[in-house]
Amino acid sequence: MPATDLDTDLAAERDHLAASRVALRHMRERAEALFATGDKVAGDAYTAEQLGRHMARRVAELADDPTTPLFFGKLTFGADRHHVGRRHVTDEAGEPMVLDWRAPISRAFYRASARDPQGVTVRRRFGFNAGELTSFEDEHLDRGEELGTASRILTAEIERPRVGPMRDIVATIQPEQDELVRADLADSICVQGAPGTGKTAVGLHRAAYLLYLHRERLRRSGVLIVGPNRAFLSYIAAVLPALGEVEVAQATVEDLVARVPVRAVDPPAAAAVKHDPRLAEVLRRALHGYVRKPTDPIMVSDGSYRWRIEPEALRRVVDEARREGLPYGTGRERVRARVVGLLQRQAEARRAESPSDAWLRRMGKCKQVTEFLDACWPAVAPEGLVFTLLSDPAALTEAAGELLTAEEQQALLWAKPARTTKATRWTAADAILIDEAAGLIERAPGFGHIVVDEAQDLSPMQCRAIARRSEHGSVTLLGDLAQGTEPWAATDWRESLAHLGKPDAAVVPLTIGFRVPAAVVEFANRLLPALGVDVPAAQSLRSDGELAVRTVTELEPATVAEVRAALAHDGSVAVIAADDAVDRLRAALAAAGVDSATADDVETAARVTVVPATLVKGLEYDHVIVVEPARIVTAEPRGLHRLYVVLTRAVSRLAVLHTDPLPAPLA
Ligand SMILES: Nc1ncnc2c1ncn2[C@@H]1O[C@H](COP(=O)(O)OP(=O)(O)OP(=O)(O)O)[C@@H](O)[C@H]1O
Repeated sequence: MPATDLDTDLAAERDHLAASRVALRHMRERAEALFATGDKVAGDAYTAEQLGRHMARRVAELADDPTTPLFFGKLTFGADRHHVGRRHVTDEAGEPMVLDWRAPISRAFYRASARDPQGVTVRRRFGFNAGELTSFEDEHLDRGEELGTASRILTAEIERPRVGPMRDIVATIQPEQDELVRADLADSICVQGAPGTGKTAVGLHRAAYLLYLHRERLRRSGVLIVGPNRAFLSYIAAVLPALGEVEVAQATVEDLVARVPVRAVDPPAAAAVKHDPRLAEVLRRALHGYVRKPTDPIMVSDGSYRWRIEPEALRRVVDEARREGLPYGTGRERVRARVVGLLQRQAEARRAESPSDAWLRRMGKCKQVTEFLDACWPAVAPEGLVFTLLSDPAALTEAAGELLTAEEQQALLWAKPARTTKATRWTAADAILIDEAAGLIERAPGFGHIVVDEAQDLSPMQCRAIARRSEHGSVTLLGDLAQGTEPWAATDWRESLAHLGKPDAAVVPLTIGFRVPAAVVEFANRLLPALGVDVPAAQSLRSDGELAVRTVTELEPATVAEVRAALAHDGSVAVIAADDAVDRLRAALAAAGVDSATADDVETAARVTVVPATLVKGLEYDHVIVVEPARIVTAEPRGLHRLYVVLTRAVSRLAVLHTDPLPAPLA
């Protein structure tokens, strides 16, 4: 195309961008005006509140961020042209100016190829700089032109120096990623991908896509993102709002099961047993052990009448409720209702009329019926159930019998139990057990869809906690078996999926690496044979990047010098070290006048972050300085896996500083 045509085209696209921004502003103004008058229009307080919430969300969705482009692509289908962007923008007449990337037509932007153009004659991608449209790149699919991963705009996006929190990838979602993003709501999927293959990005975009397609249904049931820790959740927090989705819940598994405060830490042997799926059965047996065979009749005096239910009839009621397999608490209410039913029948036979509702309620609550229930189907609190098992050897053996060995039972028992459940210092694993118990007693409402990131680290019992919340919904499981650092980390996705209640979900690999440069990947991959997992190798899209491995005499001064050198480049800098070395390194940087932040402070102005190795999962930094890898490895049982995570955080440059010899697989 001659330069002048290019210029005219660029000018026309800029005009369209400016007009779209104006149109979006008008959409927002209309929404705000409606928001302001909403309470006057709505009939009652409830409707007004609903409408108010809806409008507030609508206004928030229509916010325009001047630094992110409103559209990033254009599809030409013969004479038809559509700009593709983060959300729909329509003009005053309701004509589309920008199509939402999730709309069915937009799909071709991600999937069309020279071999299968899907009606697209030209696909155009736009280059932006600080919200300014600066360039574009055309593929004439009708003439067999296709850039694929050679796209200059894709390369620039991938190689862009990283700063601050994670950003969306709508402009450059790749076909293999798009297939996962747009999978049906009913489909549960498990994505196995090496570091930096875009698993987190895919999960977040999938959440946004599902919300777009099933807005009403998912607004009622909810969409939940589960991540490994607070630092990770704050790192990803801005992505969904940037895609116009402001109502997605984010939590760690610990948040989900936070029925009791966690104030203690388990010894490894106790934690290992508590995370074992056999504990689910132990809890179930312990709970149903509370149900007793009725031996005494119920006798109720009611004015001039006396009612009597024989033990035999009561036994039938209890047995029947047992067989129904209801949650324990529901079972108790079922027994109560049936006992009242038996009383009602006697009353009807004797008085030849149906007793009133008030009578039925009175019978249900009367002392004799309650005493019978308390003896034969007592109310049980989840904390109480777990407390008894962990403090009473006889109760534990009765429930765990042949399921747990004597040593395992010993590991579970408290040396010195607290006097009450309230005074107990619970651990994180106890909270999971209490949640399991609560799930046995009462079914809680679940989510329509749950995205679980870093899922390789979930124990079977944690998977079950998520399964309880997605019984009628679907899940997207994201992870990398090579990055499993917990003692109970998954080694086979099929097992995790079974514990999640989705045994038939497809396991799909992602293999193109967008983060880590090839030289760094190659270095980190030396660890893979020692990690004991079978995962497909990834191929880095990045041939740039730098790797430096330096033997130094003193770690702190060497780190300060390395940080200073890194600050000469654009982008974020992270110093990653074994957890117990972090304070010293921060102090050394501070003494040298270098400002540094902590990992959960994503809004910080400091360009340097000092991160303990155990907190860096899922995060990325432009320039990573790893201090003393041998100490990271010896700090924990799965230290080599941890080191693999640590070495794969770098976007542009990785420096490794060590005084001790490198861990064997790296040397
Ligand atoms: N299609 C894409 N276009 C541009 N950038 C992408 C694309 N896919 C992923 N990325 C970028 O690659 C980086 C890594 O992505 P992400 O964090 O989702 O990977 P991950 O597989 O979850 O990694 P980890 O296993 O380390 O948690 C991010 O900066 C992300 O924005």
